[in-house]
Amino acid sequence: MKAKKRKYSFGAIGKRLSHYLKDKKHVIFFVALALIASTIFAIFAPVVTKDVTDSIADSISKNTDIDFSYIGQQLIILAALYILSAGFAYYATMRTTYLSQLAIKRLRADIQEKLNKLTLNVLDQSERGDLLSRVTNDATTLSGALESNLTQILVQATSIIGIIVMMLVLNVQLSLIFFIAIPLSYFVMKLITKKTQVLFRRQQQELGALNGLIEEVYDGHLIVKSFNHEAKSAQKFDDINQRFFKSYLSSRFYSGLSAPLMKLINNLAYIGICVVGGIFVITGTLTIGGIQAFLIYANNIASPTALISNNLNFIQSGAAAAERIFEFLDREEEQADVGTAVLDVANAKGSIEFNNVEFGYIPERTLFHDVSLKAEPGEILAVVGPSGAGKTTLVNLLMRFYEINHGNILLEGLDVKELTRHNLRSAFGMVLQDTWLFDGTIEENIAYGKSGATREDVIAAAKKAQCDEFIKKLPLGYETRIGGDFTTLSEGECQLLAIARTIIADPKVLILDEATSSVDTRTEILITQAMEAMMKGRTTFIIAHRLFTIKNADKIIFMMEGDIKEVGSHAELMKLGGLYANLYLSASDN
Ligand SMILES: Nc1ncnc2c1ncn2[C@@H]1O[C@H](COP(=O)(O)OP(=O)(O)OP(=O)(O)O)[C@@H](O)[C@H]1O
Repeated sequence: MKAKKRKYSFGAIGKRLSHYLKDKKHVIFFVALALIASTIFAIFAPVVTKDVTDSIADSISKNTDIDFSYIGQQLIILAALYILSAGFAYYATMRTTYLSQLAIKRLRADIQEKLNKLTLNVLDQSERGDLLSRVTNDATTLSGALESNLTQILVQATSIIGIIVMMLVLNVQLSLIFFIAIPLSYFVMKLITKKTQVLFRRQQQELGALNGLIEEVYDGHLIVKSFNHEAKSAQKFDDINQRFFKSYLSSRFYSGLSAPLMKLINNLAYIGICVVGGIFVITGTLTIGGIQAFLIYANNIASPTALISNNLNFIQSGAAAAERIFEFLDREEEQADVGTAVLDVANAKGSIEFNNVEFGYIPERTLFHDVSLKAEPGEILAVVGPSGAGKTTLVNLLMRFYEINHGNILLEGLDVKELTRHNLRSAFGMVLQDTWLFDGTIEENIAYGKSGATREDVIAAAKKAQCDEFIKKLPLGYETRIGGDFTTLSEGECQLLAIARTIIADPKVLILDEATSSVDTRTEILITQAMEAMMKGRTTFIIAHRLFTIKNADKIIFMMEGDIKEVGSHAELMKLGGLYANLYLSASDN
């Protein structure tokens, strides 16, 4: 996998992140003050030790008594300076942690909101694992980078500035020797950063791919096993795992170079100072305390520089993560609801019209050219046709999961575009082939269809959906946990629960995707009865597979290549002797 070049600079990432802390400028201001205060207190400490050393050296050279009371006083000042510096540094660290976690919390909220706003087209075209990796891993990486590493960098950067100022005050010539090291360090760091930026990005990409594969194999573990593809999946996993391992190691190889190189450059500068400083002391241009203080500064500057270069690696992986999150946040969103019409869902009858609808999932390929269709309230419409004919698309458009290009779709005489999606979708109930049940009790799963549903509502819906009987036989009855890791129900039972969940919602229009998988005869009878109870008095679109359902529908809509080819009752279409009649006859023969 080739890593793309960065789209966002550090500055752009910082700017976008700072947007999340717009209302916390005062906290940022106090953090900056605390950092400066902590640095000032810390960098004055060597000045105090300088005075102590000079005082002792003076006494020795003049053969006078050492002034212990002065030294004691200075040592108390020294302790106070260190305590104050540590106190302010602690405050700054705590507040930076607060700020970075707040920014991440807000960013996560944006990510969550974005997930609900993404167009289905974007979701269809995204790899789920990669998407989830952006939401989870990348957010965590960024959070770690911001919290510990950014704080460290801020603390260390301010102390570097402070130390440089103090060095200049102490001795300009010695400072110049030391400062030669700075552009050198900068150059080395820049070289390493350039290399590692790309590597860190690749590392996050490989992690996303790894998660994608784990998710894919976990979701489809039955299929993987049934096709004996375990070995192939394991091989694919090994390949990606190996690539992740390699990209991790190579990013760490380069990033690991930076700290020792910085230290080496610093040590060389340190030697230079010792030599030249020694000459200055001998010639009397610098006191012993002065050179001691200077060496403390030179030593002190080495550790923040190494820390910064170390932390920069984490900041870089944080930047790569931030970039992936921003890419996600910039993806296409559903058009905002602009319509002002309101559907009175409670009193709606369920009439539907498609008028000259044109639609394509991708601009280059129109699927529906000119689809028109009318459903009267309470009618059952069986949508049939070969695979890929556009049956699912028809119901997707009805619920406005995708936007049409031309024409209109009316529900109760109102253009679905003029309604809010929430208002529109509250008129619909869906039972799909893949029954989705969440991790919770049976009662919670049925009650999901109606907010504020009582136990009585749940039992009434379960009775209509023919599932009360089997639920009562379970040791924990309605309290039985299902979904997630607890799924112990049969496929047929899950379908019955999904029907109960739709019945409780009492929708005006039903969309049923008839299951193709076979269940035992008794369950099939139960499902048929439950479906019939559910369809009573509601306009129903069934993507039908069973001849029994199709024959009993009020209207059959025969679709092919994105167009409605025939519409009519079973008897009418048989009489017509067209495409439907052919399909029916060949299916009956089989
Ligand atoms: N999200 C999508 N993005 C792009 N093309 C799509 C998308 N969903 C479906 N299609 C294409 O649109 C066409 C119609 O698909 P649709 O799912 O509506 O058919 P269908 O009649 O329901 O088929 P099946 O009986 O196999 O479920 C197919 O060619 C399909 O490949």
